Amino acid sequence: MTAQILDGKATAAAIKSELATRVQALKARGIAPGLGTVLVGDDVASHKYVAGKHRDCAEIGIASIQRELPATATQEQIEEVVRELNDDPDCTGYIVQLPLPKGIDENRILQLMDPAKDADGLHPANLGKLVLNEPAPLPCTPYGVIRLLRQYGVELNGAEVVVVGRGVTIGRSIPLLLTRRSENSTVTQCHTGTRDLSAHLRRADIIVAAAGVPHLIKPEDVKPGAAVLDVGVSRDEHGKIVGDVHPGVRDVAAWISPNPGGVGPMTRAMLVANVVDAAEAAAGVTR
Ligand SMILES: Nc1nc(=O)c2c([nH]1)NC[C@@H]1CN(c3ccc(C(=O)N[C@@H](CCC(=O)O)C(=O)O)cc3)C=[N+]21
Repeated sequence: MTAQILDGKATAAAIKSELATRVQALKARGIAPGLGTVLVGDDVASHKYVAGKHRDCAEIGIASIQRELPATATQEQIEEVVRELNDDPDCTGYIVQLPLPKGIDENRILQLMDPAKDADGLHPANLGKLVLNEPAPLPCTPYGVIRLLRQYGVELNGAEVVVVGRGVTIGRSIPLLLTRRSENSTVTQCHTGTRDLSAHLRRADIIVAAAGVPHLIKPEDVKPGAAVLDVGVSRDEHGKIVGDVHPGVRDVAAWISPNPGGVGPMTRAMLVANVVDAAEAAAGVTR
């Protein structure tokens, strides 16, 4: 079997084209959504990701506000920029690109954000709402994974999903989405403390690999017919992306998300979706 590709690039393009129509409708009513980004330091990958987010904004017709600080920026300086964006009426949603340089208290920064402008869905109040089943902006990568699976008709209801990784942006938050009644999956969360990862992987209908360990998921650990989502981003010595999924998994799985071209573009599409959703909600648009 050769796996069908879960094409995140194409799916994201379709989502963005629908968002562009909704932005036109908002603009006709005098409402202009704007996405802010806060980027600290000179990490090459972070700069690339943020540039992609601004390209997406241009594509769907929303304004973008870029704030950059040097790697030497202090906690206070970053917090000042966050306060400015909270108060800026042109900025209807924003993100603070993670990770922040060593010594900066990320959680304190996230807590300072106006939760109504949290485009990443990572503010503690919004993560809390997710636990409480209240409407909230959804974390972009988990949301992107679910939209991608739905696009290709992968059954979530009753599925055995194994998530590998416990980072905040995906590992810890995706089980909250997958176990909602609307998804209704059964989730096992694995991490570096898991005793027998292979045993869990072999039972999975869906694997979400977000460990950041190159080629961690091997073909012999994948059940034939499973769906495998490659969320991990490592880089080889040439700076090329290496995912968490071994290329041989293509011969075993029924669906596989490429990396790049899979979950990355979906994450960005969900970010702009959160901004448009929030602008519509603020304007009282019902969908
Ligand atoms: N506050 C915050 N929010 C984030 O959403 C966030 C973050 N911090 N920190 C880092 C991670 C990583 N991330 C990616 C987004 C897009 C691609 C993406 O579009 N990748 C392209 C390839 C890009 C390339 O070639 O480097 C692809 O997969 O096709 C990748 C990774 C968002 N993150």
